Amino acid sequence: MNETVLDVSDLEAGYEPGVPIVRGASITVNKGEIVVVLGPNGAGKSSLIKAIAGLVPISRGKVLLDGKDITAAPAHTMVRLGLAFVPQTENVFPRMSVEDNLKVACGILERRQAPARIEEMYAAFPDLLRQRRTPAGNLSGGQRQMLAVARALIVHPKVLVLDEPSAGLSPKFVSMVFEMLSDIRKSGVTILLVEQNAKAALAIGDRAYVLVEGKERHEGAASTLWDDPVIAELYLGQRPLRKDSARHTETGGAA
Ligand SMILES: Nc1ncnc2c1ncn2[C@@H]1O[C@H](COP(=O)(O)OP(=O)(O)OP(=O)(O)O)[C@@H](O)[C@H]1O
Repeated sequence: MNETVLDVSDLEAGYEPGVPIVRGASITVNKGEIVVVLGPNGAGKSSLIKAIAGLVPISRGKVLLDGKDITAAPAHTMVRLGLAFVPQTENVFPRMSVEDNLKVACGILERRQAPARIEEMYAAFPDLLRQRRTPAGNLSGGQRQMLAVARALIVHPKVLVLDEPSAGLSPKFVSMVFEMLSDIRKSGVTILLVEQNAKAALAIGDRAYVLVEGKERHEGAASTLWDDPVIAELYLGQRPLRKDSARHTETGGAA
């Protein structure tokens, strides 16, 4: 049986009281899976994972991590609870060296564990070893995301949550980031991912949800979802619309 790591049920969240952006969303992430959240622009994908990570106020629903209720726990406590969130931007300290970024990220580990854990990150991400003295702000976009992910992984989170890790990267670095996530998953890490780059995300994902107007509308195996013509046309923006489904664009808000 699948072991559920993250269980989000009927979540309502938003930035202002009475104006929900996430409207009753329910998703689960099982141990060892990559789960992708897709959907049109403005559907509330980032808001959903930020709410899960304690960064957007929650007005209803529950977030369970390994069965423990972490609903609306303050963001700074999430790492200790086992949830590591990698924001889309500003996810490293640009003036600090790569190594100092990793040292700071070891915060919740016992002090004596930190050096070995940093070496493990260097073994997993040799680019970071080569650049250990480089200020993070001087790294390429792809390497910066690598550092952000290494910082999140260093404390052995139960789930790694990423907000559009490929955003703003050139195609070469997009591939690098998705390969990296696939490798991380192979090492047993559970991943929840929001992505605009639907095709690449579905290629590495196990399951996916399509979020529309703050609520999941479709859920399925990542491969199946990509093969569903209506889903692809409406929400993934990858295939030309057929005439008989053009009416969907009026309500579907294709990306
Ligand atoms: N900090 C904020 N304060 C107020 N409203 C916000 C804030 N961030 C996002 N929103 C609003 O929430 C809605 C959903 O935004 P969100 O970024 O969650 O969607 P998304 O599905 O991730 O979109 P995209 O794919 O374009 O990034 C939008 O209407 C947006 O304007």
